[in-house]
Amino acid sequence: MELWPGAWMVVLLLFLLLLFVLPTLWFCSPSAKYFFKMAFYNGWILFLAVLAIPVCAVRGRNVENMKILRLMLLHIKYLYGIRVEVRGAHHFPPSQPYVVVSNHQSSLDLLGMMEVLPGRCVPIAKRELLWAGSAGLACWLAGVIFIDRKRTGDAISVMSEVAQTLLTQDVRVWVFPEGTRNHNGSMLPFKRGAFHLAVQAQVPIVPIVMSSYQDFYCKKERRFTSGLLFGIFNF
Ligand SMILES: CCCCC/C=C\C/C=C\CCCCCCCC(=O)SCCNC(=O)CCNC(=O)[C@H](O)C(C)(C)COP(=O)(O)OP(=O)(O)OC[C@H]1O[C@@H](n2cnc3c(N)ncnc32)[C@H](O)[C@@H]1OP(=O)(O)O
Ligand SMILES: CCCCCCCC/C=C\CCCCCCCC(=O)OC[C@@H](O)COP(=O)(O)O
Repeated sequence: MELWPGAWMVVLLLFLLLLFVLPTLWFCSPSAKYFFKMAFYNGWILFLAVLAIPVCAVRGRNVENMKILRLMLLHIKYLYGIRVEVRGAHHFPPSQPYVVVSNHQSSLDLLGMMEVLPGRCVPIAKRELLWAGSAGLACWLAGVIFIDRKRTGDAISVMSEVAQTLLTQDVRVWVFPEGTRNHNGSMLPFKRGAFHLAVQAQVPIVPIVMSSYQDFYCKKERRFTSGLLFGIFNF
């Protein structure tokens, strides 16, 4: 099929437009910068997941695959100029199952989480994440535990099963007890699953707090700058 000669002109014009418009928006509009950065963040994770899937698939669904995801995600903080400072990591019990509880501000939590994620540790995630394309499949292969928040009974059954296997399979579980993202500077009342889990399995709870992102990131204001500190405290 022959392409209409004028079509090349249109393509060229569009290309030039993008070449000038995108950098102009990037430098002049903080909101546009926010959207580009978030779009790249999600897109990059989806792309990395495509690379991770065949490597993880060799083992099948296995918590050891989380090491692969972690290694593949660690560089993202450099792309975004985010310095992650970890304090008190020595408080992690050395070699036993436990439940990590942590605050949940945004999907950027993934960066802090990957920085300190202990070996054989799997997060509990909302079921919808399973359908997030390649990222969902990569999470499944790495043993992420999915729960349906709308069906409390089902979620409790899943967590009770986890309590039973925590000790036998020597795994740690990472729970965001607020149950959803919360970026308003305070913490939401905790859901109780993480605590039932720890009591049922008779394992310690390890609390982790990621400091507020307000200095460099605010979804409401569409603001996402870089170079600012992002601390993690474990006490
Ligand atoms: C290289 C490429 C990589 C690509 C891959 C990308 C990513 C990298 C990989 C991994 C990272 C993944 C990161 C994922 C992060 C995802 C974060 C989230 O999805 S957060 C949302 C999901 N999490 C949660 O919801 C937290 C857990 N929730 C709970 O624990 C809840 O308690 C609940 C079990 C869901 C129930 O919630 P509900 O709203 O009903 O409220 P309550 O807590 O008040 O509970 C009601 C009632 O039930 C009792 N209860 C609760 N749990 C139990 C239990 N286990 N056993 C017995 N009873 C239980 C509770 O006590 C209440 O009763 P009562 O009022 O009588 O006390
Ligand atoms: C073909 C389908 C393509 C779907 C594209 C989906 C894009 C998703 C891309 C990358 C995923 C990045 C992984 C981020 C992991 C963090 C997940 C997260 O933060 O989930 C939110 C959840 O805690 C709470 O949800 P709500 O605040 O209740 O809502």
